[in-house]
This record gives sequence, structure tokens and C-alpha cells, in this order.
Amino acid sequence: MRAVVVGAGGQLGQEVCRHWPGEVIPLSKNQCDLSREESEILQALQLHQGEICINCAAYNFVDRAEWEVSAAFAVNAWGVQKLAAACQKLQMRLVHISTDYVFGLDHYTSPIGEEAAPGPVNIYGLSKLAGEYLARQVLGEQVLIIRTCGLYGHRGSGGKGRHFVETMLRLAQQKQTLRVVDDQICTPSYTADVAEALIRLVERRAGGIYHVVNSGSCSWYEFAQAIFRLTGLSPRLEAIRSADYGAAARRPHYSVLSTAKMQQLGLPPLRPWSEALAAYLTEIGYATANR
Ligand SMILES: NC(=O)C1=CN([C@@H]2O[C@H](COP(=O)(O)OP(=O)(O)OC[C@H]3O[C@@H](n4cnc5c(N)ncnc54)[C@H](OP(=O)(O)O)[C@@H]3O)[C@@H](O)[C@H]2O)C=CC1
Ligand SMILES: Cc1cn([C@H]2C[C@H](O)[C@@H](COP(=O)(O)OP(=O)(O)O[C@H]3O[C@@H](C)C(=O)[C@@H](O)[C@H]3O)O2)c(=O)[nH]c1=O
Repeated sequence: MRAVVVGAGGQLGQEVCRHWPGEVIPLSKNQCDLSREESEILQALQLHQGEICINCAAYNFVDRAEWEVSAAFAVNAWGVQKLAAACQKLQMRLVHISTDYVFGLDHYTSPIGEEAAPGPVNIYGLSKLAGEYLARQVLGEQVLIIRTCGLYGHRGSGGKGRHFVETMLRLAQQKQTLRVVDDQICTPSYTADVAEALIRLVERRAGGIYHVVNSGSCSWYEFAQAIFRLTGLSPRLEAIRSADYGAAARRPHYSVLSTAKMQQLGLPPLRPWSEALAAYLTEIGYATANR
């Protein structure tokens, strides 16, 4: 199946391109800019005659989105609406990527299923939720929406830039003490694993919303602990509360996504987050998996 990947330069986009089993057309922001007119997006897709479009593009700057509201909505909401309309005209299937940050307002305490009511606590999450609804409004159950969380992997050519793992490795070289929040629980997920599961869902012609994350959960502090245990680095690591970190955007305190729906389709759960992290660190030459 010929796939057109929008946002192909990002960390997930490039991994989807790498794993896609058929022909793949990677489109950079220059080739398909979701903040442009629908006619331009349509033209960009039309050129390549794909059967399926996989949208990995996003405005991902969670803190900046609090004041760059229109920029976030231009890509994550209206851009997705235009892309969905273009897909409808071209009779292309659409896969769209969303986030655990559509949750946070309601205080869930166990893994959150796809049927749970969303409620974002920041503008980025709100813009992504709007994108989900707009895609569904245009395409109904024809769109496959994959919500994932805390992505890390081989870095793309642009996008948000460094992910949490790279940031921790860099800060460990620069600072004696690192302060990391211990009151946000989620599931950091490896782009390679998410890309594989995405492909399996497409093969099963899944439609609607699916949660795709590695197994288990941890706080960002626990994730940082694991990074340093696996790499043998030993900065002083201090657990702090979100309020003391003082980020511009609020984050969910608990946004662990249940993958039961994906498993009901016959897909295996993704490996535990700690195994995926070990594999990634080994791949980038930082650690041995059995350290
Ligand atoms: N990163 C994370 O932790 C998580 C991400 N997600 C979602 O997963 C998806 C992939 O994220 P990820 O790979 O991390 O993102 P990246 O930031 O790595 O990549 C995003 C890509 O989108 C492109 N892009 C930005 N603006 C536009 C635009 N107007 N038109 C077209 N392309 C654009 C960027 O291009 P350029 O570099 O040229 O600006 C970049 O290539 C997104 O939908 C994101 O919301 C979900 C959960 C967690
Ligand atoms: C760098 C750093 C971050 N933190 C905190 C900030 C934040 O609450 C948490 C994670 O930081 P990040 O900047 O990686 O996270 P953030 O930008 O919130 O990551 C998110 O990306 C978007 C796009 C998503 O969709 C989400 O799934 C999510 O993973 O760790 C510390 O406590 N100490 C630190 O030194």
C-alpha cells in the first residue's frame, strides 16, 4: 500500500517511513504545510496518489502553545480538518496521531480507555483534541486516531527537537543536580514500537480511536532514574512537584493510557517501557541492555 507521510521529518514520522512495509512518500513541512490553504494540501497529496495518508505533523511546543494559541490550532486543529477534507476528496484513508494530553482535567487513577471522556489542561492538548473531533467530523470511523505519549527515539530533522531522554543525557553532563517532577504519571513510549503498532492497526483496517503506548507506567522522575541506571551516569536526581518545576503549561497528573482495545484486535501489548528504553539506549550506543 502506497502511503503518504505528512510531517515525515519528525521523530515519529521518520520511524513510520522506516518501518512502512510498502511504498512510502515522505512529505516535509515544505512539501505539505498544514497551516496553508486546503487547496494546497489537496494538491500536495494529489501529486503522489497514495492510498493512505499518515499525519505525524504537529505543533508540539507544549509550553509555548499557552501563548501561541493560534499557531497551535492552525496545525493541530484546522490543519487536521483540512487534511481530512483533502483525504475525503481523494478517497484516501487517514491515520492521525494524538496525545495523552487530551486528558488531565478529570482525575483518572487507572489506565484510561478510549471511551473515557477527554478534558485537556493545556492549550496543546485542547488543540489536539479539537483535531481529533474535526477529523472524525469529516471522516467518521474512516479515520484511525492513535493516541500515544512521551515519545522518544531517533531524532527527526526538526520538530520539537530534543526529547526527554536526550535532555536528561545532556543535562547530566552539564549539571550536578537534576530536578524532575514525580507527580506526573504516564508511559514514555519508543517511536519504533509505536510505528510498528500503527502499521499493524492499519493492516487490520482499524478505525476510530486507539491508544498505543509501551506497557506499564512511571513518573518522569522514575523515568529519569531508569535512564541514569541504564547509562551508568550518576547526577544527583531530586524528585520535585510540578508546582515547583513551574512550567508555563499544566500537565496531567495521571495520563496512563490503556491499550486493551488494541489488544482486543489481536495485537500484542507493546513491550514494557523500561525494556524499550534499554533497547533505545543500546541502539544509540549508550548502554548495554543488561546493565
Ligand atoms: N513528542 C511527544 O512526546 C508526543 C507526540 N505526540 C504526537 O505525535 C505526533 C508526532 O510527534 P513527534 O514525532 O514527536 O513530533 P516532532 O516534533 O518530532 O515532529 C513534528 C513534525 O511536524 C512538522 N510540522 C510542524 N508544523 C507543521 C505544519 N504546519 N505542516 C506540516 N508539518 C509540520 C515538523 O516539521 P519542521 O521540523 O519542519 O517544523 C516536524 O517534522 C504529533 O501528532 C504529536 O502531537 C503524541 C504524544 C507524545
Ligand atoms: C527537562 C525537564 C523536564 N521536566 C518535566 C517537565 C514535564 O512535566 C515533564 C516532561 O517534559 P517534556 O518537556 O519532555 O514533556 P512535554 O513537552 O510535556 O512532553 C509531551 O510532549 C507532548 C508533545 C505530548 O504529546 C505528551 O505526550 C508529552 O510527552 O518533565 C522536569 O521535571 N525536569 C527537567 O529537567
